[in-house]
Amino acid sequence: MTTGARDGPAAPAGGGPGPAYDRGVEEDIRRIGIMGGTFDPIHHGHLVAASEVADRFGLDEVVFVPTGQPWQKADEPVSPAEDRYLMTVIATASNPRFQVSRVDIDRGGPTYTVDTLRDLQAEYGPKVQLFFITGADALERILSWKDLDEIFALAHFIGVTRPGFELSDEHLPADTVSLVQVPAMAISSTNCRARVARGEPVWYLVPDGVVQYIAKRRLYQEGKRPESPRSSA
Ligand SMILES: Nc1ncnc2c1ncn2[C@@H]1O[C@H](COP(=O)(O)OP(=O)(O)OP(=O)(O)O)[C@@H](O)[C@H]1O
Ligand SMILES: O=C(O)c1ccc[n+]([C@@H]2O[C@H](COP(=O)([O-])O)[C@@H](O)[C@H]2O)c1
Repeated sequence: MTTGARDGPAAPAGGGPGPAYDRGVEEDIRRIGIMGGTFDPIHHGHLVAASEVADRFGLDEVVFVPTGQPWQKADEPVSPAEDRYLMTVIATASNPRFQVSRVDIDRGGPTYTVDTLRDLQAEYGPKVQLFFITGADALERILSWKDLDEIFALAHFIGVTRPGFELSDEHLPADTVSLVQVPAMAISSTNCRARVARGEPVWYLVPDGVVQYIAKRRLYQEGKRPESPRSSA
């Protein structure tokens, strides 16, 4: 299957949450979406995906969780965590249902989603249901993630469409993942960084405040690696 919500009890029906997530059954259970990412920088593809899933699944909030050290990007230069965290705060500030968590940054070491989910479950307590939102490219590689069985026990996964990638759950156990079509945003952080390095605009690919933050901190400019904003403050 490549697009849309799949059949079965975990699928969101039409514009609302599916039968497995019927609010009438679990009135006091808060439904928390988690959008993990390197966010280097955060862009409108991330924000549209989170907004769309929040609407389709009736989520009470979506927590954006910038990675500490994304171990599968260990060969690539990644901007300081504080810059990525601050851009995520700026990008989400106007939406009262969007939050940002520092759990992955503050834990230190390589970031594993199993730790993210454990920490957020502990923080929010037992009366929550966690939904981890992931793009088609990340879902493709999910079998390589640490402690997969525990991850699937801690959260329901929601895979979203992304231009250039096929959205499929054929490699995954039944009822662990829902597939959702979101408005196509052919934007990647890689492309945003490349555009800035070439002196091209990223207006309207990322929120205005993020454009200004990138300029202020001189991120992504060829040959210049910024120090952490805390250490340089
Ligand atoms: N345009 C998009 N549409 C849908 N999902 C997206 C989009 N961009 C990123 N995602 C998803 O958001 C999550 C975090 O992505 P990430 O921060 O790595 O951004 P990215 O654009 O893929 O970055 P990079 O180009 O540096 O790899 C991942 O699950 C990814 O699949
Ligand atoms: O748990 C893992 O082993 C794991 C491996 C790769 C990626 N992830 C998570 O997937 C999310 C997207 O990661 P990335 O590298 O595409 O920005 C982010 O929350 C990562 O922590 C998690």
